[in-house]
Amino acid sequence: MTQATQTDVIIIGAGTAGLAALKQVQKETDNFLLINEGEYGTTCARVGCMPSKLLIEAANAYHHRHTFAEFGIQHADQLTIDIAAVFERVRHLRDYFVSSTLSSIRDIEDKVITGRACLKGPNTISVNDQLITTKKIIIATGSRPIVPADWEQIGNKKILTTNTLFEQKNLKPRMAVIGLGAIGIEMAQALSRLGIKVTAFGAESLLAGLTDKKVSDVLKQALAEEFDIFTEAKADLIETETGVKVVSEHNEVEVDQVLVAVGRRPNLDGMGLNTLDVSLDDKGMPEINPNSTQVEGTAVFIAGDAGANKMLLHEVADEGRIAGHNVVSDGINAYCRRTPLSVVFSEPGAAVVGLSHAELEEQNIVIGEVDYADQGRARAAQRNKGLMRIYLDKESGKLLGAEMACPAAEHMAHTLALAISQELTATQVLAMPIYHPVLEEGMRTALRHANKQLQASHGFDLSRCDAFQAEALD
Ligand SMILES: Cc1cc2nc3c(=O)[nH]c(=O)nc-3n(C[C@H](O)[C@H](O)[C@H](O)COP(=O)(O)OP(=O)(O)OC[C@H]3O[C@@H](n4cnc5c(N)ncnc54)[C@H](O)[C@@H]3O)c2cc1C
Ligand SMILES: NC(=O)c1ccc[n+]([C@@H]2O[C@H](COP(=O)([O-])OP(=O)(O)OC[C@H]3O[C@@H](n4cnc5c(N)ncnc54)[C@H](O)[C@@H]3O)[C@@H](O)[C@H]2O)c1
Repeated sequence: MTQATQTDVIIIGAGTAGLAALKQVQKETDNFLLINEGEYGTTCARVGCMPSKLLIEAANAYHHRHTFAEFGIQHADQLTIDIAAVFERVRHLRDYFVSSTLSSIRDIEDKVITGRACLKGPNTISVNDQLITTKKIIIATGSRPIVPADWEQIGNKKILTTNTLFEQKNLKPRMAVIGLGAIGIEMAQALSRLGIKVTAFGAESLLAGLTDKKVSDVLKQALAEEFDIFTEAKADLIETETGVKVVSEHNEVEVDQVLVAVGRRPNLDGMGLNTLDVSLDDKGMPEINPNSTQVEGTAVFIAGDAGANKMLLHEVADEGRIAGHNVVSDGINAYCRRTPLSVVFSEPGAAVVGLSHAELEEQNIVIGEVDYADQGRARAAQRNKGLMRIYLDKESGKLLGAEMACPAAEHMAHTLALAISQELTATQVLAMPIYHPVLEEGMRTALRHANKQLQASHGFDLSRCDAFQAEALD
């Protein structure tokens, strides 16, 4: 171990959280170091949000040929897909997104260390046999896919995760997807739409992070039209000569490859958190203040997936900024977190905004809903599948939350997030113009349905003008 050097701030991890922190730190000091192990380019751009969305776009484009005949477009059955070319495009654009994340560290190469860092005490870290002391530390080391040890032994030709999926040159014809959270749902549908025979297993009854069973069931029904999907089916894997047998309590299937999407684990093992004078829970996690990202009472801040709060890009970036701001401030600042919002990019899309159904179960709410089966614009586009449920406070009529599995969920969830963050009532949201014919007309139906159930009357969307004034016409 070489002699300790001294710096003001060390950021461990050059992912989205670490780079967001870096931007804040750079505004105040040059006396920092950024340490990263392994590949640069962020999980989001390399193996996460971006390549997954690239695959989904290709899969959806090909899948929509099934709507062509009804539109009057002929010979859709003659279209074919070149999986190798699909993955080629995924990697090509992925590389472009990765390169754009590298620009932020290009100018600070003398402050970047490549290596695995770990804590050696409250203000000391070690990396590449070097000890560095520092005033403040940000741990932004991300997370990695969970793969049970006996599944891992089957080998990476048959067992894939999102770390390896996008590197495939081609895919085998039969694939199982294990886990029906965001990753499992997005990838199972995309792989199925690319022409792979997919069988998907989820241990729980609910899908895609939804907590409202009515909404989740509608999503399940829509997905079941495309591939085999088993819920309440905790799966185990047994290797066979030709592939892998997937076994759950009531189902069994043999496949060529398995995509494991059973969750992600924070990269905090071996990080040396036990050298801090704080208690750790049974998963080895310290208590992290979500508003400051500080490990209470220490000079250590944990941001992004590493903190296992919400593994969502906008939350991760916020945490990086909060941590970055705090390590260069005199005191510790606590910041409000944004209205919760999560979106799963399936068709129909799934979203939870504000408080979830599960969080509101005990509260005094009314629920307004709309079924998209008969919604005008959705029918025109052959996208008429889905359900939106909006939760209002029964007394005030304020929007508290919503869950949906419906067309354009990603957009409607944003509109509702704005309304919730502004503490608007359904009547106030209904005062905005809603064009015709648009998918938002469905959202309006759900809001009106909720309003009708309120104790106080909120019957009419239009506000009354003041007394008629002639100058208004001039
Ligand atoms: C397939 C997939 C799809 C996703 N899609 C979406 C989406 O559509 N929308 C959304 O909001 N979110 C999505 N996410 C989640 C989002 O990508 C992550 O929440 C986010 O990328 C995490 O960023 P981070 O900075 O915490 O970690 P990372 O970007 O993983 O950065 C951590 C860095 O720390 C390094 N590191 C680890 N240990 C050490 C160590 N000991 N010393 C030094 N360096 C270390 C790592 O190598 C890495 O470079 C998706 C995730 C996946 C996997
Ligand atoms: N669109 C998005 O925003 C997006 C997309 C992808 C990933 N992500 C983020 O990445 C994180 C990880 O996603 P994820 O889907 O891997 O994790 P997850 O924890 O959300 O879901 C994993 C699921 O696997 C199930 N499971 C565990 N063991 C099982 C078994 N043996 N058999 C069957 N099911 C089993 C669990 O019950 C759970 O429902 C999420 O927190 C999510 O926020 C977000």
